Amino acid sequence: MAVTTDNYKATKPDSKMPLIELRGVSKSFGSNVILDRVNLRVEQGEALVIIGPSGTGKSTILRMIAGLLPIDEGSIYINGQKRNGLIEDQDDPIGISMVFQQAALFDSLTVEQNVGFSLYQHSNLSRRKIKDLVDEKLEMVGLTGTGNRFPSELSGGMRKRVSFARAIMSNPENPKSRPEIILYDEPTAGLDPIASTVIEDLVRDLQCTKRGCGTYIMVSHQDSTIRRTADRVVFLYGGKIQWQGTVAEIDSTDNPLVRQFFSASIEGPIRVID
Ligand SMILES: Nc1ncnc2c1ncn2[C@@H]1O[C@H](COP(=O)(O)OP(=O)(O)OP(=O)(O)O)[C@@H](O)[C@H]1O
Repeated sequence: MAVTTDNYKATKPDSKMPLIELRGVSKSFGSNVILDRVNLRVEQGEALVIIGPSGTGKSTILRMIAGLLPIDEGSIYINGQKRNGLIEDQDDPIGISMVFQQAALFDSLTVEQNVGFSLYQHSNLSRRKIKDLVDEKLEMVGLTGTGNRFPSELSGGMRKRVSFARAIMSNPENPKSRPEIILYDEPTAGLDPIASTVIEDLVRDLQCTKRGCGTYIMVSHQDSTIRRTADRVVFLYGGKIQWQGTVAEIDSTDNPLVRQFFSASIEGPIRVID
């Protein structure tokens, strides 16, 4: 990797380097300013949950970190390396996986073909080897024996778990493809409380197992998901990070935005959009 003047390691040799850093990131859609000079650091091993009212730009942040959406202003550093443009323009120094709100599976492919998709497309691994890797990932998400089924034959929670298995898939011959951070966009949206608990437990399990991924950023609206999966919570509103704290601090903070959000009240500083 070429070291340039944009390289964070070169400019801040003594500071602990975050895995992901947004510095002064802004994003507008037309005249609609969504993010206004947002700063955010995500440390190795952190479980960060971004919360805030609908339409405040939470998914936009994930898509920019994944390199799927260009930023207007500011910089994104991935493990100290500045990303220029989109992921297709430049390889990131670490693997980043994204789990989309809708599981985004190919309906015409089996579970095995979905989970192994990138390896079938982009690796020289044998079918046997890919199948073994798929089976290992399916076991990790509690879906052993489902490889031959189609997404339409699974429940919403199971489809979500298939998308988790796909997110943690990597090519053992290319260590850089192993995800070091997973971005989860509302992983429990639309699931019943019990299916949500299964997903929340799985998110934490994957963080703790060596074969999983130690760092994640999640967007969620679900109270239980926020409380059970966050080490740190950031509250986004009006284009800015307005508050951040631990799960315990959610209930002790005086921040009126956080209080209104968690009490689900229509009275307060958050503008209610009918
Ligand atoms: N590609 C796009 N083109 C135009 N507007 C967009 C685009 N993507 C997002 N937006 C707008 O940007 C705003 C932020 O969207 P985003 O999906 O990031 O919000 P969010 O906080 O994740 O919302 P929710 O909680 O409802 O999922 C919304 O007003 C949305 O309509």
